[in-house]
Amino acid sequence: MNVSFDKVSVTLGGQRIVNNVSLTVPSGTVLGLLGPNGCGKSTLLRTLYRAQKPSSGVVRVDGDDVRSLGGRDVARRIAVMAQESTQEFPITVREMAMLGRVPHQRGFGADSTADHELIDTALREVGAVHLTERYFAGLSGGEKQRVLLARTLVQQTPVLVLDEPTNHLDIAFQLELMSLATSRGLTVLTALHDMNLAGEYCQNVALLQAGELQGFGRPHEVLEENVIRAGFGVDSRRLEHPITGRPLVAVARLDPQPASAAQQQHINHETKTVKEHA
Ligand SMILES: Nc1ncnc2c1ncn2[C@@H]1O[C@H](COP(=O)(O)OP(=O)(O)OP(=O)(O)O)[C@@H](O)[C@H]1O
Repeated sequence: MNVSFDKVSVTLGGQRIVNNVSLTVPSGTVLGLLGPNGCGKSTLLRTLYRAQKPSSGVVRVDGDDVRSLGGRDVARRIAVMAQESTQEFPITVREMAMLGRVPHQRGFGADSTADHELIDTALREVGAVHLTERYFAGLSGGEKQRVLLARTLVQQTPVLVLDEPTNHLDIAFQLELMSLATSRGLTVLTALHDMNLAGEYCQNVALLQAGELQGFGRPHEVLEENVIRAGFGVDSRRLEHPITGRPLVAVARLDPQPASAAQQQHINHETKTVKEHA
């Protein structure tokens, strides 16, 4: 199911937060949304799942304007793992995961055996089966992230929105989560801060800056040193990952002084060495 943003703008508190963004995420592909803090990534994603109304422009899922869809229809098409969960009700992990099944249940429909089997499978996949009977509110940040991912998976939607999904996660589970989320043939839109995760798992990346789209395309096309310098104010070198061959961005604080000839020679030597080992 493809997703498109057509000239989408959002104004909040008199400020233009998202400015005239147009892009398409083809069905079954993964889009990484990159950009500095406060550049509008979450706000743009929120327009997709109808948590934020665009001031102008249209967001479409499978060609339908999301504003024209009913709540249940949106929830059957789009599952969301948002940045913060302030769920403090005393509900267990199983109950939290079961919320993902609500869009598929009728009225006050009881949870079916099939629902429970889906939840058991998802909790096992995200490595949270041992937490099933614990209260959600008492989990660590990383444990909560795992359960929230399980909830989005059991929702069984063709579109997945992940807003900085790797927050709190240890390095192994960051990779595991990205693999779990991106290997199912779903259309995935994910806000990320880690350019290397984006390079590894996303077919396309979009770079936002102050609400405007500064770049959109394949990771190796967008993650250029000059683009990263303009977007984040950091210096970087683009390498090739020695194991996966995907683009690898090595960043350094922008040096106010241009590198001396000796430093530049050292940088060139290091870059060459890494490439030779690739
Ligand atoms: N209701 C609001 N009124 C005014 N400004 C808002 C409102 N909601 C968000 N903003 C501002 O909009 C800007 C974009 O916020 P958003 O959460 O979309 O950024 P982001 O790129 O996801 O940031 P981060 O990487 O820090 O999560 C921020 O400056 C934020 O303070």
